[in-house]
Amino acid sequence: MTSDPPTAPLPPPHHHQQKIIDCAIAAPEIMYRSDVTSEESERTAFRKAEKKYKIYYDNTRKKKIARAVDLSEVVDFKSILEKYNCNGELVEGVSVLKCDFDRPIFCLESRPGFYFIPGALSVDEQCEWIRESLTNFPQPPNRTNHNAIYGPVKDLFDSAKEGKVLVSEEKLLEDACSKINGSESTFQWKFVEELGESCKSVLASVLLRKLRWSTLGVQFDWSKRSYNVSLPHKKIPDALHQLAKRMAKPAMPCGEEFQPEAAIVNYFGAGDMLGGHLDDMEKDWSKPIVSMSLGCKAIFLLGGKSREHNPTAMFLRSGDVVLMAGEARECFHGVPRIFTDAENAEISDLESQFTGEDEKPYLNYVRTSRININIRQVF
Ligand SMILES: O=C(O)CCC(=O)C(=O)O
Ligand SMILES: [Fe+2]
Repeated sequence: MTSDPPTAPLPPPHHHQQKIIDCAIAAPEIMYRSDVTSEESERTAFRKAEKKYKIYYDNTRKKKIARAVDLSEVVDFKSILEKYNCNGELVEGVSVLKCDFDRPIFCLESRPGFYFIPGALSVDEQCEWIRESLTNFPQPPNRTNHNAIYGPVKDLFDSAKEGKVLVSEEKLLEDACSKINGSESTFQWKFVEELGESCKSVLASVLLRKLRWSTLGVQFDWSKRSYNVSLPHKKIPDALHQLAKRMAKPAMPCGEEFQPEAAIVNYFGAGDMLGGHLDDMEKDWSKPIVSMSLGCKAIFLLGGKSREHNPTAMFLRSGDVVLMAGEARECFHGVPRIFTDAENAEISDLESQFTGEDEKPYLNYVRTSRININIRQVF
């Protein structure tokens, strides 16, 4: 990462997510802490594109309405695929990768190492990864943005479903250290059915809405600015491991195998964005980052090796997979916008899967959210 880790006052010590309020009319957003002054950053082509696509609200007396944005320059790989399947035609600057993958993979001629696989995941697979992202992936020892404040938080999704509350209990620490220094108080957080006398509490449903990231496999440690193998962790789940290997294949150097060692799960709510950044903490950039989109449609910006390059904007829909390897790994990228309105979110396939009473919490979540799972080989 080229930027500093996010710092206080907000919880997530993740490599790239920090909520900031940009200006009065802008929605809260997730941004990289910029390594240039705000005046300078306004001037870069990347920042300009972010401003063009991010959500602004016009406030009417009754509700906030997202201001219209010109989407005519956003590359749409879904329609490119439809045309290609129909008559083999491609638009200028886009080519198809010749390989034995079971569906077309598109490349941008100006960005070697970037691959786009529209609709790579079936609706069933998408549902499965959404369920996993909400239930199992945020479970300890995997860390989330909530760790910094609450310590490990167990069963967040179920607790939200059951209307539970996270409360703190003040505990007196009586270890050797505190005996020397006088007893020290600390807080321990746990989910309960109802609010008792506890002085501090937060609804599980609020915490679920504020879930920004979870990390799988080898954990990234901001304080050391590197992956930290000594932090407790589980291996990437087998099914995700297999999927990432299969997806990575078309972007792998000849004869080599992708080793999925870490993954970051990003959770976007309405108005959230991911600022332009590079992922440069992994050792071997010839290996791809495998990035899967779930839930509401988004705009992805793929820039060049500096923020001065004008980025290409493209839609990311639920089920799309993007690979970034080689030169494309040196390119700034980000997500300035997710679409949570019924017309633009394009989640009707998901909605028709999450129909049962017990699936309602997933349906509610997905209607206003996007999840991105990106899988990396670290060493
Ligand atoms: O959300 C996305 O599609 C991109 C995520 C990303 O670039 C990252 O986590 O490094
Ligand atoms: Fe990234």
